[in-house]
Amino acid sequence: MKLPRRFFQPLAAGAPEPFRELPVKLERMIHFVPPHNEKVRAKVGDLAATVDVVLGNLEDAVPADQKEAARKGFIAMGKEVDFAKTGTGLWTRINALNSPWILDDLFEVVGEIGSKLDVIMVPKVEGPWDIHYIDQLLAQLEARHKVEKPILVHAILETAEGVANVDAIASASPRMHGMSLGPADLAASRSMKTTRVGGGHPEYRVIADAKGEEARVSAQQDLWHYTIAKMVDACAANGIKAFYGPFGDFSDAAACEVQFRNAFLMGCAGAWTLHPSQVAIAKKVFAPDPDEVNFAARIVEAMPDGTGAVMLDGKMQDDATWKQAKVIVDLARLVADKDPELAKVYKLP
Ligand SMILES: CC(C)(COP(=O)(O)OP(=O)(O)OC[C@H]1O[C@@H](n2cnc3c(N)ncnc32)[C@H](O)[C@@H]1OP(=O)(O)O)[C@@H](O)C(=O)NCCC(=O)NCCSC(=O)C[C@](C)(O)C(=O)O
Ligand SMILES: [Mg+2]
Repeated sequence: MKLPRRFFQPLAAGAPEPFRELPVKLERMIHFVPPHNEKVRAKVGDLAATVDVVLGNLEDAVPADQKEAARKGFIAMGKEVDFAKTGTGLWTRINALNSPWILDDLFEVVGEIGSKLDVIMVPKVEGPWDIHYIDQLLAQLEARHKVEKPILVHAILETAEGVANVDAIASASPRMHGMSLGPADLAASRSMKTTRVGGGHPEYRVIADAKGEEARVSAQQDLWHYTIAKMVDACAANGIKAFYGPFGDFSDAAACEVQFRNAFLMGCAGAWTLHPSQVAIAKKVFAPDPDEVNFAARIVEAMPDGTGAVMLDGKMQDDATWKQAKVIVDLARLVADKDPELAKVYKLP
C-alpha cells in the first residue's frame, strides 16, 4: 500500500496535481453516443445543451470493425463541440484493459483532446490493480500532452470479482470519480438467468403464505438491490459518486423510471441514458421532489446551526435529519442553477 502522504502526489513529472475533492457537478444522466454513427454525431452539438454529460462510447455496442471509426468520431466530436459553453461533461468509455484497442484509445484520445476530457469510464474493472494501471498511464499521457486538469476515472462494476473488490476499487486513486452498475456483463459473470439490460425479472419474486383457498399475493423483487447498496456504500465512504447504469428496454419508460428512482433514493447521483427518450426520465428522477425540497428547507431554517431537536408538522427533527435535509437542499440548489423552471418551483432562499 502506498504511504498516505504520497496518495495525492502526481504519478508522473509534469502531470497535474490530483483533485483533493471531486469537482461539484450535476450529473443526472451520462448520455451514451455511438461516435461511429455519423448521423447521431452530427446532432451532438444540439444534444449537448440538453444533457449533463455526453459520453462517446468506444467499447461494447461498437462493432469490432468500427472501433477505429468510433475513436476518430469521438475525437472529431470533442474538437467540434464546445461542451464547456453549456457546462456539459465530456466523457468516453474506453475498451477493456485486455482488449487490442485500449492503448490506441488512451494514446489517441488523450493526445488529441485530453484537455477537453473530464472523465474516462473503464469497463470490467476487477480490482484496484486495474485502476492503478490506468492511473499511471494517464499521468504519463497528461504530462506528455501538457493536460492541466486531471482526467478522472469512472469504473463500471460489471464482474463478480469487481463486486467482491468494490471498496478497494473506490479507494484506489484520487482520480476516482465514481462507479456505475453494469447489469448485463455482471449478470453473465454471475451466471444470473436474465437476458435483460438492467431492471427486474418477472420470475424473481416473493409470495405470501398459503391461506386456504385465498389467492396468494406475490410481488416482483429487485434483482439489483444488493449490488447497488454495496456500490453506494463503497462510493459514499470514499467521497465518490454512484450511478445506476443502463436500462435497456427503451419501450418501457415506466419500468426505467422506477429503477432510476430506486437508485436515486438509495444514494445514486444519476443513470445512463442510451436513447434520447430516456433523458427526460433521468431529469425527472434525479432532481429532488419539490415538496421534499420545501420540507428540507424548513428543517434547515428551523435549525440554523444544525444542532438540537425541533418539531415540524408533528415530526421530530435533530442533527441527523438536518444532515438529510442538507443533502436534498444542496442537490436542489445544483439542479436549480441549471434548470430555471425547477428553480421557480423550489423557491429556495
Ligand atoms: C440502440 C440504438 C442503436 C437504437 O438506435 P435507433 O436509431 O435504432 O433508435 P430510434 O428509436 O429509431 O432512434 C430515434 C432517433 O434518436 C436517435 N438516437 C438513438 N439513440 C441515440 C443516442 N444514444 N444519442 C443520440 N441520438 C440517438 C436516432 O438516430 C434517431 O434519430 P432520427 O429521428 O433523427 O433518425 C441507439 O439508441 C444507440 O446506439 N444507443 C446507445 C447504445 C449503447 O451505447 N449501448 C452500450 C451501453 S449499455 C452497455 O454497454 C451494458 C453494460 C453497462 O456494459 C453492461 O451492463 O454490461
Ligand atoms: Mg458491459
